Amino acid sequence: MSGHGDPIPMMSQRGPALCGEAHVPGDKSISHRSLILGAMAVGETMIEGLLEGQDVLDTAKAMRAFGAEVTDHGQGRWSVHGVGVGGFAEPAGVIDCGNSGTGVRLIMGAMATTPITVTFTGDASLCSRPMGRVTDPLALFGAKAEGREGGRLPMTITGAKEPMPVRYTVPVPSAQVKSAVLLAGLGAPGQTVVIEQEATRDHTERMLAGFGAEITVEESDEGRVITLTGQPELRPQHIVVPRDPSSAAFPVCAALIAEGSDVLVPNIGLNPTRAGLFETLREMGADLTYENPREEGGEPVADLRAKFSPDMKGIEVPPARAASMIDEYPVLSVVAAFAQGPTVMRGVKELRVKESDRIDAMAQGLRAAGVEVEEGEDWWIVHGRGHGNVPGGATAESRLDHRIAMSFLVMGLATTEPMRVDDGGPIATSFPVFEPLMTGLGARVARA
Ligand SMILES: O=C(O)C1=C[C@@H](OP(=O)(O)O)[C@@H](O)[C@H](O)C1
Ligand SMILES: C=C(OP(=O)(O)O)C(=O)O
Repeated sequence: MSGHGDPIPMMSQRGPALCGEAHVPGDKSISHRSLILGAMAVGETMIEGLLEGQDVLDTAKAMRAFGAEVTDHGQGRWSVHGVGVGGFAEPAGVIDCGNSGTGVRLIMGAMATTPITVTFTGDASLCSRPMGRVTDPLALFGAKAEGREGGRLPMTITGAKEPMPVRYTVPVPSAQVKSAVLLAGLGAPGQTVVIEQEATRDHTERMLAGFGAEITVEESDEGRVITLTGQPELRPQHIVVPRDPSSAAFPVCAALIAEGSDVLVPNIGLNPTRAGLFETLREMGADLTYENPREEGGEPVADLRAKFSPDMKGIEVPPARAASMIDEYPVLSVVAAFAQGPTVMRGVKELRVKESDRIDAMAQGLRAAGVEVEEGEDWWIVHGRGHGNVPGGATAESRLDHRIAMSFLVMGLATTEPMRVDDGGPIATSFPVFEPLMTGLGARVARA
């Protein structure tokens, strides 16, 4: 089982207004998919702006273990020489996906219709997350999985020798499950159909079309019906990875709560399946604008300008929006603490099976910092105290969860007393330049 080395305690405190430009790294979801689909194409895919976070580096390493040639050309430029659909070789060792749910679940899908046997593992966080949601549909293709009780890693999967195409309705709103089934469908003859009742991020569908697969999406009474024709020859692509809205969330939210701030976060992908946080913040009264809106590589993109917003109000976040901001609830709960009145978040059970139980991790840290939080299995309410009234002065546990660590460090920029996190190490999984980027804006964030 992999680990993260020694804990890196960190702290943050109030200081000068944040100002300047925050150039956040490439999108994590799109970076994983670029490497995996690049490895399944025939020929050389070029990727620009790849996120060089640990999660994505672990996926790059895995693609090499399956026989693809993956080369780092420096400054975010990478190439992948793919082996074609069905061309994965059996890796010599265990595939260690570290902290990454996206990495392990998508790779399981990508190998499940090739007759090879692969053992997967990860860190303590990943080994506690449910994998049955992926191995159940992969079994319908003919893949066999053996793991720990409850469908946990480490787990060994033997891919189907004669895969069957599948029709599958995803039982939880999960882009990882949807994507695993679609990637497995690439190796099966005929049409694989995936139905999702709630729309989740659609990067896999968009990218499969870009690589030349035959894929259609229809809205029906059942939900979004995605039909993929298997066994295509995928054509290599030139991919420019947009900047990650989930990383942009941190400097944006910091600027909203830190007195006097005015921060520009340029070139952020605003795919509607990802942009729910920004919509929510605007409904709360945040001074957040989209400048220079445009299309790039088929995706809506804008420069986000966030200014200090002392008069935000708590709102009820529409549950239908949950999938489009699922990774942003931790940092939203921090902003909610500085708003007036309650922010109600419902339909968010999935937060309990991320890198940590994110409702519990945030509720405990917020309470320790003087903020009242109520919670149930699939909902929570943060009772905002208003700007200038949030005590802080607590040490929060990051629980091997990058988003928890970054959220509490953002919080400390506006609490009366500093905030500390016991381990900032996990931040490197998704946002390795978080600390210099934030200090570059003037934020007092440091190793403690
Ligand atoms: O497909 C993806 O790239 C992701 C899907 C989401 O997970 P679920 O599919 O578990 O909702 C999200 O939380 C994760 O950070 C990235
Ligand atoms: C949930 C996340 O990632 P993953 O599921 O890939 O570990 C995340 O980045 O917030």
